[in-house]
Amino acid sequence: MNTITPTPGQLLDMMRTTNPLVQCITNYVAMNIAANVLLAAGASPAMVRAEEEAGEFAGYAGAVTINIGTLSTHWIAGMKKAANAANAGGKPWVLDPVAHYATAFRRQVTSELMALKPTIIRGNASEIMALGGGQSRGHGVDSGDPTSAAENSALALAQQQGCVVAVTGEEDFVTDGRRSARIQGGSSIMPKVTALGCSLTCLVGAFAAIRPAEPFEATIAALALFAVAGEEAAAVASGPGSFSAPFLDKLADLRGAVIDAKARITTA
Ligand SMILES: Nc1ncnc2c1ncn2[C@@H]1O[C@H](COP(=O)(O)OP(=O)(O)O)[C@@H](O)[C@H]1O
Ligand SMILES: Cc1ncsc1CCOP(=O)(O)O
Ligand SMILES: [Mg+2]
Repeated sequence: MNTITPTPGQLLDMMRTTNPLVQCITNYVAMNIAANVLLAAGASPAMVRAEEEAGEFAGYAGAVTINIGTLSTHWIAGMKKAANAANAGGKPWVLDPVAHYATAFRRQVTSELMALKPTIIRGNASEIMALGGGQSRGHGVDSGDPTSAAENSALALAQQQGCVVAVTGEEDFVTDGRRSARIQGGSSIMPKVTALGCSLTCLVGAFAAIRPAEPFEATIAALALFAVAGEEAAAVASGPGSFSAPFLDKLADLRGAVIDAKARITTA
Protein backbone atom coordinates (compact mmCIF):
# COMPACT_ATOMS: atom_id res chain seq x y z
CA MET A 1 0.00 0.00 0.00
CA ASN A 2 1.18 3.51 -0.77
CA THR A 3 1.53 5.52 2.44
CA ILE A 4 4.07 7.95 1.01
CA THR A 5 3.27 11.66 1.42
CA PRO A 6 3.48 13.81 -0.54
CA THR A 7 2.28 11.18 -2.99
CA PRO A 8 3.96 10.66 -6.37
CA GLY A 9 0.88 12.14 -8.03
CA GLN A 10 0.98 15.27 -5.87
CA LEU A 11 4.65 15.76 -6.74
CA LEU A 12 3.93 15.21 -10.44
CA ASP A 13 1.21 17.86 -10.40
CA MET A 14 3.66 20.23 -8.65
CA MET A 15 6.20 19.48 -11.40
CA ARG A 16 3.78 20.69 -14.05
CA THR A 17 3.13 23.94 -12.21
CA THR A 18 6.70 24.71 -11.08
CA ASN A 19 8.70 23.50 -14.14
CA PRO A 20 11.96 22.94 -12.19
CA LEU A 21 15.29 23.68 -13.88
CA VAL A 22 17.54 20.61 -13.70
CA GLN A 23 21.23 20.61 -14.59
CA CYS A 24 21.97 17.22 -16.11
CA ILE A 25 25.60 16.22 -16.51
CA THR A 26 24.92 13.01 -18.34
CA ASN A 27 26.56 10.90 -21.02
CA TYR A 28 26.52 11.35 -24.80
CA VAL A 29 24.20 8.36 -25.24
CA ALA A 30 21.60 9.72 -22.82
CA MET A 31 21.56 13.46 -23.48
CA ASN A 32 18.72 13.54 -25.99
CA ILE A 33 16.36 10.98 -24.47
CA ALA A 34 16.95 12.33 -20.94
CA ALA A 35 16.09 15.88 -22.04
CA ASN A 36 12.93 14.61 -23.73
CA VAL A 37 11.94 12.63 -20.62
CA LEU A 38 12.24 15.75 -18.45
CA LEU A 39 10.34 17.95 -20.88
CA ALA A 40 7.54 15.38 -21.12
CA ALA A 41 7.28 15.13 -17.34
CA GLY A 42 7.14 18.91 -16.92
CA ALA A 43 10.71 19.83 -15.95
CA SER A 44 13.24 22.00 -17.76
CA PRO A 45 16.49 20.13 -18.52
CA ALA A 46 19.85 21.80 -19.22
CA MET A 47 22.83 19.65 -20.23
CA VAL A 48 25.51 22.02 -18.89
CA ARG A 49 28.84 20.45 -17.90
CA ALA A 50 31.88 22.56 -18.88
CA GLU A 51 34.29 23.35 -16.05
CA GLU A 52 34.00 27.07 -16.88
CA GLU A 53 30.26 27.22 -16.17
CA ALA A 54 29.04 24.09 -14.37
CA GLY A 55 29.40 25.56 -10.86
CA GLU A 56 27.81 28.88 -11.80
CA PHE A 57 24.86 27.13 -13.46
CA ALA A 58 24.31 24.89 -10.43
CA GLY A 59 23.85 28.07 -8.42
CA TYR A 60 20.50 28.66 -10.05
CA ALA A 61 19.39 25.17 -11.07
CA GLY A 62 16.91 23.45 -8.75
CA ALA A 63 18.96 20.24 -8.74
CA VAL A 64 22.04 18.69 -10.35
CA THR A 65 22.46 15.16 -11.73
CA ILE A 66 25.86 13.61 -12.46
CA ASN A 67 26.33 10.50 -14.59
CA ILE A 68 29.72 8.95 -15.45
CA GLY A 69 28.54 6.94 -18.49
CA THR A 70 30.90 8.46 -21.08
CA LEU A 71 33.50 9.78 -18.68
CA SER A 72 36.69 11.46 -19.79
CA THR A 73 39.19 13.59 -17.92
CA HIS A 74 37.88 16.94 -19.12
CA TRP A 75 34.41 16.21 -17.66
CA ILE A 76 35.60 15.68 -14.09
CA ALA A 77 36.25 19.25 -12.95
CA GLY A 78 32.80 20.35 -14.15
CA MET A 79 31.16 17.49 -12.29
CA LYS A 80 32.92 18.42 -9.08
CA LYS A 81 32.16 22.13 -9.45
CA ALA A 82 28.47 21.39 -9.98
CA ALA A 83 28.31 19.03 -6.99
CA ASN A 84 30.13 21.50 -4.74
CA ALA A 85 27.87 24.37 -5.85
CA ALA A 86 24.76 22.27 -5.26
CA ASN A 87 26.00 21.45 -1.76
CA ALA A 88 26.84 25.10 -1.07
CA GLY A 89 23.36 26.19 -2.21
CA GLY A 90 21.52 23.49 -0.28
CA LYS A 91 20.35 21.91 -3.56
CA PRO A 92 19.99 18.16 -4.04
CA TRP A 93 22.34 16.34 -6.39
CA VAL A 94 21.99 12.84 -7.78
CA LEU A 95 24.79 10.42 -8.73
CA ASP A 96 24.41 7.73 -11.42
CA PRO A 97 27.56 5.55 -11.14
CA VAL A 98 27.27 3.91 -14.58
CA ALA A 99 29.52 0.79 -14.75
CA HIS A 100 31.75 2.26 -12.03
CA TYR A 101 33.16 -1.21 -11.33
CA ALA A 102 34.42 -1.64 -14.90
CA THR A 103 37.76 0.23 -14.79
CA ALA A 104 40.19 1.81 -12.32
CA PHE A 105 39.44 5.25 -13.83
CA ARG A 106 35.71 4.92 -13.17
CA ARG A 107 36.28 3.54 -9.67
CA GLN A 108 38.59 6.45 -8.79
CA VAL A 109 36.26 9.17 -10.11
CA THR A 110 33.24 7.54 -8.46
CA SER A 111 34.97 7.50 -5.09
CA GLU A 112 35.89 11.19 -5.50
CA LEU A 113 32.25 12.01 -6.35
CA MET A 114 30.98 9.93 -3.43
CA ALA A 115 33.19 12.02 -1.14
CA LEU A 116 31.13 15.05 -2.26
CA LYS A 117 28.08 13.44 -0.63
CA PRO A 118 25.35 12.92 -3.21
CA THR A 119 21.83 13.44 -1.90
CA ILE A 120 20.59 10.45 -3.92
CA ILE A 121 22.36 7.58 -5.71
CA ARG A 122 20.44 5.78 -8.50
CA GLY A 123 21.85 2.70 -10.17
CA ASN A 124 21.00 -0.76 -11.39
CA ALA A 125 21.47 -3.71 -9.03
CA SER A 126 25.00 -4.58 -10.14
CA GLU A 127 26.14 -0.97 -9.72
CA ILE A 128 24.69 -0.65 -6.23
CA MET A 129 26.09 -4.01 -5.07
CA ALA A 130 29.59 -3.05 -6.26
CA LEU A 131 29.29 0.42 -4.71
CA GLY A 132 28.59 -1.26 -1.39
CA GLY A 133 31.86 -3.20 -1.76
CA GLY A 134 30.26 -6.48 -2.88
CA GLN A 135 30.77 -8.70 -5.90
CA SER A 136 28.34 -8.16 -8.74
CA ARG A 137 27.66 -9.67 -12.14
CA GLY A 138 27.38 -6.44 -14.10
CA HIS A 139 28.64 -6.49 -17.65
CA GLY A 140 29.52 -3.08 -19.00
CA VAL A 141 26.63 -0.70 -18.34
CA ASP A 142 24.06 -3.50 -17.96
CA SER A 143 23.02 -5.24 -14.76
CA GLY A 144 23.50 -8.97 -14.28
CA ASP A 145 21.83 -9.09 -10.87
CA PRO A 146 18.25 -8.86 -9.58
CA THR A 147 17.19 -5.92 -7.42
CA SER A 148 16.64 -8.24 -4.43
CA ALA A 149 20.38 -9.06 -4.39
CA ALA A 150 21.23 -5.36 -3.98
CA GLU A 151 18.84 -4.46 -1.15
CA ASN A 152 21.30 -5.03 1.69
CA SER A 153 24.02 -3.08 -0.13
CA ALA A 154 21.56 -0.24 -0.71
CA LEU A 155 20.58 -0.13 2.97
CA ALA A 156 24.21 -0.17 4.15
CA LEU A 157 25.20 2.49 1.62
CA ALA A 158 22.30 4.75 2.59
CA GLN A 159 23.23 4.45 6.27
CA GLN A 160 26.97 4.97 5.75
CA GLN A 161 26.57 7.89 3.34
CA GLY A 162 23.44 9.47 4.87
CA CYS A 163 21.75 9.52 1.46
CA VAL A 164 18.87 7.96 -0.45
CA VAL A 165 19.76 4.93 -2.60
CA ALA A 166 17.57 3.67 -5.45
CA VAL A 167 18.10 0.29 -7.10
CA THR A 168 16.21 -0.26 -10.37
CA GLY A 169 15.42 -3.34 -12.39
CA GLU A 170 12.39 -5.59 -12.84
CA GLU A 171 11.36 -4.32 -9.41
CA ASP A 172 12.72 -1.08 -7.90
CA PHE A 173 13.89 -0.57 -4.30
CA VAL A 174 14.44 2.77 -2.56
CA THR A 175 15.81 3.39 0.92
CA ASP A 176 17.06 6.25 3.05
CA GLY A 177 18.59 3.75 5.49
CA ARG A 178 15.57 3.97 7.79
CA ARG A 179 12.54 3.69 5.49
CA SER A 180 12.31 1.54 2.36
CA ALA A 181 9.87 1.08 -0.51
CA ARG A 182 9.47 -1.25 -3.45
CA ILE A 183 7.92 -0.18 -6.76
CA GLN A 184 6.48 -2.66 -9.27
CA GLY A 185 5.70 -1.98 -12.90
CA GLY A 186 7.61 -0.98 -15.98
CA SER A 187 8.36 -3.45 -18.76
CA SER A 188 11.01 -5.95 -19.84
CA ILE A 189 11.38 -3.77 -22.96
CA MET A 190 12.89 -0.94 -20.85
CA PRO A 191 16.42 -2.39 -20.40
CA LYS A 192 16.46 -2.93 -24.20
CA VAL A 193 16.15 0.82 -24.85
CA THR A 194 19.45 2.55 -24.12
CA ALA A 195 19.78 5.26 -21.49
CA LEU A 196 16.40 4.89 -19.83
CA GLY A 197 18.16 4.39 -16.50
CA CYS A 198 20.23 7.54 -17.13
CA SER A 199 17.04 9.42 -18.02
CA LEU A 200 15.41 8.18 -14.84
CA THR A 201 18.34 9.57 -12.84
CA CYS A 202 17.68 12.99 -14.39
CA LEU A 203 13.97 12.63 -13.56
CA VAL A 204 14.88 11.81 -9.94
CA GLY A 205 16.74 15.15 -9.95
CA ALA A 206 13.63 16.91 -11.27
CA PHE A 207 11.45 15.55 -8.46
CA ALA A 208 14.15 16.32 -5.89
CA ALA A 209 14.22 19.92 -7.11
CA ILE A 210 10.55 20.23 -6.14
CA ARG A 211 11.05 18.88 -2.60
CA PRO A 212 14.74 19.28 -1.69
CA ALA A 213 14.06 18.28 1.91
CA GLU A 214 12.25 15.06 0.93
CA PRO A 215 14.59 13.10 -1.36
CA PHE A 216 13.08 9.72 -0.36
CA GLU A 217 9.58 10.76 -1.47
CA ALA A 218 10.96 12.50 -4.58
CA THR A 219 12.87 9.39 -5.67
CA ILE A 220 9.82 7.16 -5.22
CA ALA A 221 7.76 9.60 -7.31
CA ALA A 222 10.21 9.43 -10.24
CA LEU A 223 10.36 5.63 -10.13
CA ALA A 224 6.57 5.34 -9.85
CA LEU A 225 6.05 7.61 -12.87
CA PHE A 226 8.50 5.51 -14.93
CA ALA A 227 6.82 2.29 -13.75
CA VAL A 228 3.31 3.38 -14.77
CA ALA A 229 4.36 5.08 -18.02
CA GLY A 230 6.55 2.10 -18.95
CA GLU A 231 3.78 -0.40 -18.33
CA GLU A 232 1.28 1.60 -20.38
CA ALA A 233 3.72 2.26 -23.23
CA ALA A 234 4.60 -1.45 -23.43
CA ALA A 235 0.93 -2.28 -23.84
CA VAL A 236 0.91 -0.47 -27.21
CA ALA A 237 4.53 -1.17 -28.30
CA SER A 238 5.70 -4.16 -30.30
CA GLY A 239 9.35 -3.91 -29.17
CA PRO A 240 12.16 -1.45 -28.30
CA GLY A 241 11.79 0.51 -31.55
CA SER A 242 8.15 1.34 -31.00
CA PHE A 243 8.42 1.82 -27.21
CA SER A 244 10.05 5.25 -26.92
CA ALA A 245 7.36 7.39 -28.58
CA PRO A 246 4.40 6.15 -26.50
CA PHE A 247 6.61 6.21 -23.41
CA LEU A 248 7.27 9.95 -23.83
CA ASP A 249 3.58 10.50 -24.60
CA LYS A 250 2.58 8.69 -21.41
CA LEU A 251 5.09 10.70 -19.35
CA ALA A 252 3.45 13.84 -20.72
CA ASP A 253 -0.17 12.70 -20.45
CA LEU A 254 -0.36 10.99 -17.07
CA ARG A 255 -2.00 13.15 -14.39
CA GLY A 256 -1.14 12.95 -10.73
CA ALA A 257 -4.40 11.28 -9.70
CA VAL A 258 -3.85 8.53 -12.30
CA ILE A 259 -0.30 7.87 -11.07
CA ASP A 260 -1.57 7.57 -7.51
CA ALA A 261 -4.31 5.18 -8.60
CA LYS A 262 -2.02 2.98 -10.72
CA ALA A 263 1.37 3.02 -8.97
CA ARG A 264 2.18 -0.19 -7.13
CA ILE A 265 4.30 0.89 -4.16
CA THR A 266 4.84 -1.08 -0.98
CA THR A 267 6.64 0.36 2.00
CA ALA A 268 8.93 -1.87 4.03
N1 LIG B 1 12.76 -6.35 -16.44
C1 LIG B 1 12.19 -5.16 -16.20
N2 LIG B 1 10.85 -5.08 -15.99
C2 LIG B 1 10.26 -3.89 -15.73
N3 LIG B 1 10.94 -2.71 -15.65
C3 LIG B 1 12.27 -2.72 -15.82
C4 LIG B 1 12.97 -3.94 -16.10
N4 LIG B 1 14.29 -3.65 -16.20
C5 LIG B 1 14.41 -2.32 -16.01
N5 LIG B 1 13.20 -1.75 -15.78
C6 LIG B 1 12.93 -0.33 -15.56
O1 LIG B 1 13.74 0.38 -16.47
C7 LIG B 1 14.17 1.62 -15.90
C8 LIG B 1 15.69 1.72 -15.99
O2 LIG B 1 16.22 0.83 -15.04
P1 LIG B 1 17.52 -0.07 -15.27
O3 LIG B 1 17.41 -0.82 -16.55
O4 LIG B 1 17.68 -0.85 -14.02
O5 LIG B 1 18.66 1.03 -15.31
P2 LIG B 1 20.02 1.06 -16.10
O6 LIG B 1 19.60 1.45 -17.48
O7 LIG B 1 20.81 2.12 -15.42
O8 LIG B 1 20.64 -0.30 -16.02
C9 LIG B 1 13.60 1.64 -14.48
O9 LIG B 1 12.39 2.37 -14.49
C10 LIG B 1 13.32 0.15 -14.18
O10 LIG B 1 12.27 -0.01 -13.26
C1 LIG C 1 25.51 2.36 -23.69
C2 LIG C 1 26.25 3.32 -22.83
N1 LIG C 1 27.60 3.38 -22.85
C3 LIG C 1 28.10 4.29 -22.03
S1 LIG C 1 26.91 5.13 -21.18
C4 LIG C 1 25.68 4.24 -21.95
C5 LIG C 1 24.24 4.44 -21.65
C6 LIG C 1 23.83 3.63 -20.48
O1 LIG C 1 22.48 3.90 -20.17
P1 LIG C 1 21.70 3.11 -19.03
O2 LIG C 1 22.59 3.05 -17.83
O3 LIG C 1 20.51 3.94 -18.79
O4 LIG C 1 21.39 1.76 -19.60
MG1 LIG D 1 22.59 2.92 -15.85
